[in-house]
Amino acid sequence: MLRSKILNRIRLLKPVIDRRCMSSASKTPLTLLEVDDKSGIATLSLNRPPVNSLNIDLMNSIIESITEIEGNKSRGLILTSANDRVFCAGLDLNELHKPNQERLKEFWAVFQDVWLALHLCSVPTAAAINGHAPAGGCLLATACEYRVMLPQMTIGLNETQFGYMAPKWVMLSYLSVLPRRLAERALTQGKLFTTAEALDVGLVDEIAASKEEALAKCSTFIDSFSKANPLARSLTKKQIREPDVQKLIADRAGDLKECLEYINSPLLQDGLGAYFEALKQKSRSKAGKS
Ligand SMILES: CCCC/C=C/CC(=O)SCCNC(=O)CCNC(=O)[C@H](O)C(C)(C)COP(=O)(O)OP(=O)(O)OC[C@H]1O[C@@H](n2cnc3c(N)ncnc32)[C@H](O)[C@@H]1OP(=O)(O)O
Repeated sequence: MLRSKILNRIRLLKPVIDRRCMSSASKTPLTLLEVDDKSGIATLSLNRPPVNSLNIDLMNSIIESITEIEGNKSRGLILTSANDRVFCAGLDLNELHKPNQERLKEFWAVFQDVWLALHLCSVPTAAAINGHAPAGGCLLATACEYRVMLPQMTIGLNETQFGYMAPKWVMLSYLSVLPRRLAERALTQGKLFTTAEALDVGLVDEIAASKEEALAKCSTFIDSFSKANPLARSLTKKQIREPDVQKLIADRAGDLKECLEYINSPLLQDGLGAYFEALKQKSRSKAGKS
């Protein structure tokens, strides 16, 4: 008993570098979790090269990290990227293009789970957006309570640009940070906002000149709750977010069915194939391989 208390105490005091869900190819950790021993704030870094695209393993690793942060009494969570150009490129297109049907079902369920875990995280959450954050990357950031972004990056739910309609609950994340009229226009245009535009419309809360500054600003936001009772704060957050969350929870199976039909439709698969090929071609040209 005493031993486990001491071990828990050591765990709380020492910075934790956690290595779970490894990338199967390289055996590198897909997320890095570090708890600052002085501030008690946990920093969760996405670490799936080249662009932190969300596959099943990365999303599971995020969920496990959130569960751990809630369990180890961290005072807050900062979500960021280990990559200095890309925060998160959104869903892994390899999971969506010509998918294995059983895997696609699991993938979509984990995608729902990661949004729920982040959206309902009991501690204060902030995103230090140190790179581009299109589509699912923007979704992760908007599920957090506060956003600080580096200059000359882009962020937005740009799904319509590559032929997708964002699911209803994904749209709700946008509606929680943008006025309805603006959200509707941005969603239908598939607009990617530059950092300056995102600040202007309120999609992000602050701009920082460097990652260190972004992390510091996120910490300041988390510190702003120091006088609030943590349980009362967390219950208040859950209460405010409840209606959005219920819209997904009440019909997870319906959302899954709708999205699978949509993803499997030949029109969407053709559009996605062309989009993905163009992306790969751009990458090859950049590397001088074409
Ligand atoms: C019901 C339907 C569901 C609707 C919901 C959809 C939500 C989504 O999130 S769908 C995913 C949408 N994401 C995107 O459209 C982002 C596409 N990527 C980019 O715009 C850029 O890659 C970037 C701005 C994020 C980064 O640019 P950068 O120049 O640094 O890197 P690249 O050379 O473009 O890419 C490097 C490498 O990564 C591959 N890649 C990029 N994005 C994805 C992705 N989302 N999934 C899988 N792979 C991706 C890209 O092909 C390059 O790989 P190769 O070098 O092997 O070709």
